[in-house]
Parts: sequence; structure tokens; C-alpha cells
Amino acid sequence: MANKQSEKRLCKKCNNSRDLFVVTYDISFLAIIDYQVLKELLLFMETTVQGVSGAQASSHEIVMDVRDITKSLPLGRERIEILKGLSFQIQRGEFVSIVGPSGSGKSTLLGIIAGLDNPTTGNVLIDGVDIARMTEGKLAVVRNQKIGMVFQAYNLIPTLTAQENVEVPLYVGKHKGSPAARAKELLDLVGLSHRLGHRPSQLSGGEQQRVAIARALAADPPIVIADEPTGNLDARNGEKVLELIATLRDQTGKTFIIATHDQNVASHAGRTIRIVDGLIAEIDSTGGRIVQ
Ligand SMILES: Nc1ncnc2c1ncn2[C@@H]1O[C@H](COP(=O)(O)OP(=O)(O)OP(=O)(O)O)[C@@H](O)[C@H]1O
Repeated sequence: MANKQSEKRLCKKCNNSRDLFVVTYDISFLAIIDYQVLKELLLFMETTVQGVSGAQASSHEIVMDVRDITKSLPLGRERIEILKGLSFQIQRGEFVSIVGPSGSGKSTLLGIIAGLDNPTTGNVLIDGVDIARMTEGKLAVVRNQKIGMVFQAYNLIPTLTAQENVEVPLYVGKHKGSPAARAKELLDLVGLSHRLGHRPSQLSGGEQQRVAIARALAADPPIVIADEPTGNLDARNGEKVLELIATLRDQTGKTFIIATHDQNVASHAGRTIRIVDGLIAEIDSTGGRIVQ
């Protein structure tokens, strides 16, 4: 929770930007809000995070269990079927890619398993808890505790330094200890200890994505989900980011799930789930090494 020192620091930022402060509510959505609203939000998060703490601990080997999910949306008088009944399980410590052509439903699926959207039917169990029909308030808490998100466009807060960007989730969650120390440790892990004070505009695309990955790990979620994490990078930097994800998977034992349209990117994962036209066409399980 934000202590006096952090509030002071945030307040200074607000003054610099005319009482507007860019925050990530649960690091899934970026929003520009008034500083007063930010403080209320942090208080709200403190109470709601405490509210679902019972769902946190689990020794399930299956970290994600997706059961026959569908997603359809109204389109004029018709309904468009985007996902047509997908089932799969992901084990703790796997590096899985969801691959498919444009329009196959990857982003829709990712949004549902990340708790950003509800399926029309079916279930999504994360650590044994079904998130499919949770209210938005509870989903926000699940996202904060269970899921770290990485986006194609990095979604870093432009007015904050690399270190401050990584600290943000630590003010929202129940982190014990110094957010600054944790942020430095994570930036060191992603090879950016020499860029702590740089703002996003002063970092290369690959470096920004490394900061975003460090931020996704900040609240220590068991699952990190990345939507086209190399989509804005050239081949060399994309390769580096994928190698980093594989290394972090080995070092942390966390589960990494990436969505991509690029088979080459997908092949870095231990297991590939291929989606075509809203259905699973193939699950390649030649890899799928589990960290013990
Ligand atoms: N809100 C919406 N309303 C209507 N159709 C939608 C909506 N969202 C997605 N779709 C349709 O659902 C299909 C799947 O979209 P989705 O974004 O999940 O695909 P994708 O595999 O991630 O594609 P891409 O790789 O191009 O991002 C597409 O045909 C898309 O047009």
C-alpha cells in the first residue's frame, strides 16, 4: 500500500502534470485519472485485495484449466461466434504459445484467460478458482494477484522512470518490503540495472519491453500473459525478449503464456496451442518442459 513517502513522490508527479496522473489500475488498463481518485482507488484495492486472499494459496499442478469456452457477440441482428468451444490445461511452470492467423480469436482468448473479459459459456479455472463469471471488482483482484500482463505496445507510463514503472503494481498489491528495492532487483533480472532512471522515451523498444516484463513480475503473480510481446520489435530484439522470457521461466518457475501470429515466435515456447477460426486445431506437446 502506498506509504507517506510514495504518496509524496506521486504527488510531486501530479503537480508536474497539472494534477493528472497516469496510473495502471491493475496494470491491465491504462487510465489518466485525478490524483484524488488515485488515492481512493488505492484504498479500494487495499480492501478488495484483502477480500479474496483466501483464493490465493494453491498447490494445484494445473495452474489454468480452460473448459469448453465460447464467446459470441451481437452483430446487428445476428451473433458472431468468435470462440467456438476451446478446452486446454496449462501446468505450473510451462511456457506456452497460442498461435493462429489474424482473426482466429487469439486476443479474445487471451482477454478471457487474463480475466479482462468473460466467456459467453464455459469455465476458466485459475489455481482452481473459476473466474468465468466473476464480477469486475473480483476480476481486478484476481488480475492483480495472479496475472502479470505484457502488451505489444509496452504500455509503460511515460512520465515515470523505468524503476517507478516497475514499482506501480507494488503500491496496489500487498507487497511487503521496499518497492524501490524490489523494482531494482527485477530490473537487474531483466538486464536493465543501468537504466533505472530512464523514462520510456529514453529507452529502446527492446528495453521498454524488458521494463514491461519486470513490471509484470513485480507483484509476483504465478502467470505472465503476453500479447504479441515481440510485435513492435525487430527480429534481433524480438529474439532477445523471447530468450529473456525462457530464462525467466527457468529461473522463476512461473507460467508464461504468449499469443502470436508468428510461428517462429511461437516455436520458442515448450508447447504450442494452434487456434484456427475460434477452435483449437492442434496442440503441439513435443515440448512443455516443466520447471521442478
Ligand atoms: N467486439 C467485437 N465485435 C465484433 N467482432 C469482433 C469483436 N472483437 C473481435 N471480433 C472478431 O472476432 C474475430 C477474432 O478476433 P481476435 O482479435 O480475437 O483475433 P486475433 O486472432 O487476435 O487477430 P489478430 O492476430 O489480427 O489480432 C475477428 O474476426 C474479429 O473481427
